[in-house]
Amino acid sequence: MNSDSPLLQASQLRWQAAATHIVHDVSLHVGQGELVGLLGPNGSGKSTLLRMIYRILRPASGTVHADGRNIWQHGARDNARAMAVLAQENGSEFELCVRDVVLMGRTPHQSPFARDSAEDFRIVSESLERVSAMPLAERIFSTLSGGEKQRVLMARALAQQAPLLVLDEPTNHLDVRHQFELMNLIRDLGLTTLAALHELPLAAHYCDRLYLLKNGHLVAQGAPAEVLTPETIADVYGVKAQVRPSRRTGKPLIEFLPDEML
Ligand SMILES: Nc1ncnc2c1ncn2[C@@H]1O[C@H](COP(=O)(O)OP(=O)(O)OP(=O)(O)O)[C@@H](O)[C@H]1O
Repeated sequence: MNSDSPLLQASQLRWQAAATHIVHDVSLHVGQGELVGLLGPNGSGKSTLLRMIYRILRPASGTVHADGRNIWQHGARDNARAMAVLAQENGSEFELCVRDVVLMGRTPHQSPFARDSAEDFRIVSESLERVSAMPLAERIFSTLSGGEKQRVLMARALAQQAPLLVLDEPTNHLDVRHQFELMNLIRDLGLTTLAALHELPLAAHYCDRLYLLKNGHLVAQGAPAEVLTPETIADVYGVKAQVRPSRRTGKPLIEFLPDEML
């Protein structure tokens, strides 16, 4: 792959359910090392778009290239080496212990019927440490709280050691400290990341660039200060807000005005 080309390139993706268009010709890219946020209100099409990107939903039209390769011309295992996913439907059915859930992240690197190696176990432990979930290692996954599950699934994605991370609401269920810890981790990993986020302040602080969806259409894209304006927040979310640059970081600080609903 040309080192200038984006690690993820989604072009003109469209998806419809029956006669209803859910995602309309959306294109996005994520360059090497970028942390890119996908924003939009409930039902705007974020998960549907991400499912096309991580090869669960076949688009009605459009293409997805990860690491320079068309994802539909390669098998799931090949794609799993290029892209690790933390999805919204997080398999609360797992009756496995946490260590084994994270070990599942190693599958794309193992040959069929191979036993887990010492290296696999080392990577699993390291991944659990990184999300502060080592004390949970022997617990049954289904008995964890929502936030604990989210951290363990993040550890599984890390154990996959793919260059590209696709995260659907990774901060879902996390308290404010764990939200910051996870976003700090994602930023500090230096991986290439596309993350659907609901918390606009987190997106403003952490993301290099943002894409904003409304009713399945891309309505804004660019740096956080370009996308998160009072006008776009009012238009897309129907909420009044004031935005000013932080004196400390220069990044947009958003003050919502919930008593002045539009
Ligand atoms: N298989 C389907 N059949 C019919 N409608 C669907 C299907 N999948 C998604 N939708 C609809 O498409 C729209 C977009 O859903 P999607 O889950 O992509 O939104 P989202 O932006 O991720 O929402 P949220 O923030 O609430 O998770 C919703 O109105 C949803 O009901």
